[in-house]
Amino acid sequence: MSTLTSLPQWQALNQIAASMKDAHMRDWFKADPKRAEKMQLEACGIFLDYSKNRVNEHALGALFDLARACKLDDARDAMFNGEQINSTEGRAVLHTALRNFSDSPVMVDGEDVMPEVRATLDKIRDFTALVHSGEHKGYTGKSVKHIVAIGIGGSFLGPKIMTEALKPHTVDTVKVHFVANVDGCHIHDVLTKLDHEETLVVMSSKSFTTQETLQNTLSAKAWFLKSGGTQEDIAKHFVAVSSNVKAATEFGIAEDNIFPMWDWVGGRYSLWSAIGLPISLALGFDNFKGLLEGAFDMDTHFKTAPLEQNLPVLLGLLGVWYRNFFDAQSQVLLPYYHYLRGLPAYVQQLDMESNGKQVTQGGEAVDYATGPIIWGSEGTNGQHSFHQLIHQGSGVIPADFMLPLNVPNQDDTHHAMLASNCFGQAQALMQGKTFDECYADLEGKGLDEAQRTRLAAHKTMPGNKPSNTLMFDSLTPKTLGALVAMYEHKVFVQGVIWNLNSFDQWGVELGKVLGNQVLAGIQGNAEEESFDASTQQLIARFRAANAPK
Ligand SMILES: O=P(O)(O)OC[C@H]1O[C@H](O)[C@H](O)[C@@H](O)[C@@H]1O
Repeated sequence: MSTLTSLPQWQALNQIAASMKDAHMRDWFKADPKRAEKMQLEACGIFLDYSKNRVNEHALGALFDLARACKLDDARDAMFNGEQINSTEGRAVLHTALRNFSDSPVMVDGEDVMPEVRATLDKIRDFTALVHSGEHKGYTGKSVKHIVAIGIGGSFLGPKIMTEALKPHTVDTVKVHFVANVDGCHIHDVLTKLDHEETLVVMSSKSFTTQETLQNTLSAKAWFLKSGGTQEDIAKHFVAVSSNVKAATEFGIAEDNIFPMWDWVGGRYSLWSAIGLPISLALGFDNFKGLLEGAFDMDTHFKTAPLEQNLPVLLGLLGVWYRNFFDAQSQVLLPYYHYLRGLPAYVQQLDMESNGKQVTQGGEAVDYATGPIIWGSEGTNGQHSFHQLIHQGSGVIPADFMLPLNVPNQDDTHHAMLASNCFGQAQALMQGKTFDECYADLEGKGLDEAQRTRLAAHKTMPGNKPSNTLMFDSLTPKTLGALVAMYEHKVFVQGVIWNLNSFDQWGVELGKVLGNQVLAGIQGNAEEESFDASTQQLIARFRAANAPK
């Protein structure tokens, strides 16, 4: 047994979970009219109703005991204090420094990183102002109208999804286009619509080694040169964000055009760094800063609120409860707000890349489940497709519903309908519909006893399906920053309980290495025999289809 599963607090949770397997939430709501009032929390503009969870005070108390036994407080302080908690890469984890609006220094290897962080924010502010005012001109004297933001993974999802979520705040002077995939269709589709004289390319790659981003930038450069620009004109049209300044300058980006970031910022935690430059260009610097301020508020809440009133702690522990004691394989995110539709994909990278791990910090195999599958999409669309499985499928899929109380440019009927669907789904998941209720509904429908019984069984909704409902006044930059930081810290909490390194991602490496070897095979630069028979066959078919005609 691992240290975690042998903890008395873990075993207590096992027993509590077993004792409440048959308990139904609808009975709890009937028995305690104050349940909803008691099980709510509000912080940083986010209201959480967690009453529709399969927990009582006893279970919650045991979960907080587990957090204490796993020394969550110490782990949290170690992160904020810049200790090298990313132990496999020997790095501190300090995305929180990027949004530190306090006067406190943040030390890495004995040096305060805050002056550099502030200088980079100033550089983002000034560059954004130059572009928006039209003072930053292309090589023919035209101002910038289009930004092509190239990056992938954390250098794409954060900027794209935050920009999309804050669409009502978009500036009208420039339009930002995001390109991630190495699939040439995407960059081709974007570039063909643009005038190179009015286009600025922002290339974002922390490592400056990512194949997709390098290739897309090369293609953008080739397009620029083919359209009439020269090598000397590149400096006016290409900027980069990277922690690898050497590689960026070698690639041809002028040193002045490089926005720095640091190895203590993980890719999936980097939107708060200069990786967020496209957000600032799309929405204005003040809105980008608003995101950071909201995240800072959530950091302060996470650091100071008691465990029992701490949003990320509570959400993280509920996740552990379902993953480890109810065998929940996945967690669904359901934003009921069109502009926030990208959030499930954002949290998917954040959570699955952080906690998709199979060994503990010490390198021992875990004997308990770790990170769940994260998925979801905007409501109400999912109600007409995958919600069926959440309602009547055989497993438990905890859901996070999200709803802004106010939305821009919408008439009241649409918004009321949206809200009613959100609340109605959470209610249906919780209460379900019993066999007897379904059987009674079928009275007088001309069915015999056997038909009625059979049909009632199909219509029965078990209910007892857990969900959280998160609401906020309206999705401002600050609220969004707080919401995203809340999920970051939730993932952190779970990583601490599971004793994982949530900050490396070795699992993506092998695919990258093999992908490059296969590319050599496809391009005829590698021995066929060096590949397994299946890969050989796939390469051969590809080469045959692409042979010169
Ligand atoms: O910013 P880059 O160095 O180009 O990395 C982009 C992305 O690629 C990697 O494969 C990682 O899995 C991601 O965490 C990272 O965000």
